[in-house]
Amino acid sequence: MTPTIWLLGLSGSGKTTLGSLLRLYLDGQGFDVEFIDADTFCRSNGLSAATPEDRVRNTDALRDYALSLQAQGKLCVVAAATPYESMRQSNRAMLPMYREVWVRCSLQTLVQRDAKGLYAKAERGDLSTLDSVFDAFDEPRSPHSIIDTDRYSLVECYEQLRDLTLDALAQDREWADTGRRMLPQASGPFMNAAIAL
Ligand SMILES: Nc1ncnc2c1ncn2[C@@H]1O[C@H](COP(=O)(O)OS(=O)(=O)O)[C@@H](OP(=O)(O)O)[C@H]1O
Ligand SMILES: Nc1ncnc2c1ncn2[C@@H]1O[C@H](COP(=O)(O)OP(=O)(O)O)[C@@H](O)[C@H]1O
Repeated sequence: MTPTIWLLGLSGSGKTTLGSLLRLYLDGQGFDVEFIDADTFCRSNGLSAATPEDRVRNTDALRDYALSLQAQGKLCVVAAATPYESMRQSNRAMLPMYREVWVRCSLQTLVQRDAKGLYAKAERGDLSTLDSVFDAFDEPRSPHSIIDTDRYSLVECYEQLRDLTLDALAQDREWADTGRRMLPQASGPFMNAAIAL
């Protein structure tokens, strides 16, 4: 079973940038990797993200999609705000080898960066939904990792993400090896009983 690397955080924190770089790296290493960006996923499936209910539905759909790709043996990298802790709990319960990465950035830096102009729009009163400005963003309670994009350079953040992904892949391999070692030998009473079934 391959891991799913789930990048969550506020708009503009760096999920898409870091997720795209990770995808490029994994692709170059020969992994069968799929990058799912919530923004693109919602647009191409005609999903709006106007209400909290919409966002729960969108995250459910993203998780289902990641699960279906994982079942095909793909390594999924997901970038989605995932603002509520309940969404993350569902991820933990339903996605095998789920690795939650909080792409953390202060609101002050987000307002300075404002690559999409969303924070300026909110300030002008031209936008009425924005996590941590108008809408709730629950502080992640138990992420596997945190990447502080307002503290480290883009290259450093990318390296942190790459390394934690390689750790997750190593754990996956360890699990596979241990699992194989623990499999019954193709003889003996256990195997005979299994064959008889
Ligand atoms: N309330 C609120 N706060 C912040 N951003 C918002 C919001 N509603 C919609 N958007 C925009 O929709 C993009 C996808 O949102 P999400 O990543 O949260 O996905 S989801 O629709 O909730 O599943 C999201 O993409 P990113 O900017 O990449 O985070 C935003 O551009
Ligand atoms: N350390 C960093 N890590 C990631 N992105 C950074 C960093 N420093 C600056 N940025 C910039 O912040 C912006 C993040 O945008 P984006 O990746 O679209 O965020 P999100 O997908 O979370 O909305 C990009 O313009 C990126 O170049």
